[in-house]
Amino acid sequence: MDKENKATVLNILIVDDEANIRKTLSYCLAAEGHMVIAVSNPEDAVEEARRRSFDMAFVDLKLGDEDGMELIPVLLSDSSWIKIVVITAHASIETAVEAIKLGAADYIAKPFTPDQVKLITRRMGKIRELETEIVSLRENIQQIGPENSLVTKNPGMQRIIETLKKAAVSDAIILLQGESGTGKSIFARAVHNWSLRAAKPMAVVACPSVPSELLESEMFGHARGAFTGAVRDNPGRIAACEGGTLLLDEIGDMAPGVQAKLLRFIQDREYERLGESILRRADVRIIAATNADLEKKAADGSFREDLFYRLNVISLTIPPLRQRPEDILPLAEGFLAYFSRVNHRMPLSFTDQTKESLVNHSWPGNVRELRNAVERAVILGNGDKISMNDLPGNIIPAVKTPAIGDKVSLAAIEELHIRRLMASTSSLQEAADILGIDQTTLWRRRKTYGI
Ligand SMILES: Nc1ncnc2c1ncn2[C@@H]1O[C@H](COP(=O)(O)OP(=O)(O)OP(=O)(O)O)[C@@H](O)[C@H]1O
Repeated sequence: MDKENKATVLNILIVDDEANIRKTLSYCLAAEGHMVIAVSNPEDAVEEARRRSFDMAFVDLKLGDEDGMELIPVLLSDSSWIKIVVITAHASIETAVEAIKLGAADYIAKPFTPDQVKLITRRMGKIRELETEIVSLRENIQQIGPENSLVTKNPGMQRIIETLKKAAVSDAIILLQGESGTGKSIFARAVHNWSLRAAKPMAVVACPSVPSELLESEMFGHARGAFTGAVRDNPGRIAACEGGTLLLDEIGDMAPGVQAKLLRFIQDREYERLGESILRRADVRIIAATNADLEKKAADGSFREDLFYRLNVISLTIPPLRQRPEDILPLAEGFLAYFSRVNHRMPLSFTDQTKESLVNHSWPGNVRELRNAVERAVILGNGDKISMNDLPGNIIPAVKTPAIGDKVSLAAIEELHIRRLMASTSSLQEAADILGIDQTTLWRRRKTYGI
């Protein structure tokens, strides 16, 4: 089946008191690859809807003595995204209109054919797909900026990217550690995009930016009246990214109460909204990021040890920019091209001295600092070259580089030679070959000079 005609796999709830209809509908929908749960009464329907996240529901309006119409607002208040198709025995326009006024998406009249069911389900699937895409695009809009460059010449970074690509296709939790500004959220997004969940939404919850009660409500949702100001139900980010990925940024700062709830969610995939005691389930992949030493925090008791072990399945540390100097210029050139474009400037370039100073700077704020420095230079600079005057004052002009025969130590010449060579070669092996040494010796020299 080509991509256009391929039906989105949906979680579908069937509510009908007639066993025959439940069986036929289940058979027809399962044959299309959907996940189906069928129940015979409103009580079981509510119970199921609270335990799982459904994309769509077929609801019979006559459920024995009970009225399926009353189920519509209840299902919608739990899952505002659910597409409800009501089943009416005799196609009556009045009841269909009433159901749609209550929020149903469509109706189907008994007796119906499998083709009618397939058609309506595909249409609902398309709408769910578009809605999911909108959520993802909204998240992406906040990220709009220079193209993220995941191309790196640094062997350590190359290994990290390889590991992330392999891990992406599993559902394993990934813990990204590293100094602030190293690009942890960029890598988390890349993992989501490489994963089988890429078509589902990704959400980000920044743990330190909100107080503990709000963080709990943001993640797990709340019931109306759960706290002052909770004027309506909120399904929470976990429910909103069902089937997708949730990035928990700065997890080291998460309050202990929220840590306990997260641990339970990781273990059982179950959670409760704030101010409610209904157990809910969700299928969400967790990526956690932190610039704190989580192991140390777990050891000194400021982070739950059991949660740390749960998170520490695939743990990677993104190296600071100063430990991957070969990436500085390619990243800077990428930012320069982007900011020249968005600021309507002619294509700009760096002077040789600027390039050298960029490579020599220690970048305590990592890629974020580099990006900000280049943006500032593009806005403030004149002419078609970015000079030292356009860079922030803490970036020291590179001193005149030593030349062969100058009164300098051999080490100074060696360090400079290795740095330059590494910036212009595409692999460690190539650099080692040109230098006429093996990779281990090159590694030792890099360690000595902090390259
Ligand atoms: N490989 C990259 N390519 C392009 N931009 C990058 C790259 N890595 C990081 N950046 C940019 O650097 C900035 C910081 O990145 P990001 O927010 O991912 O870092 P972080 O490690 O999550 O930081 P923090 O710990 O402060 O949340 C962002 O503006 C991001 O766009």
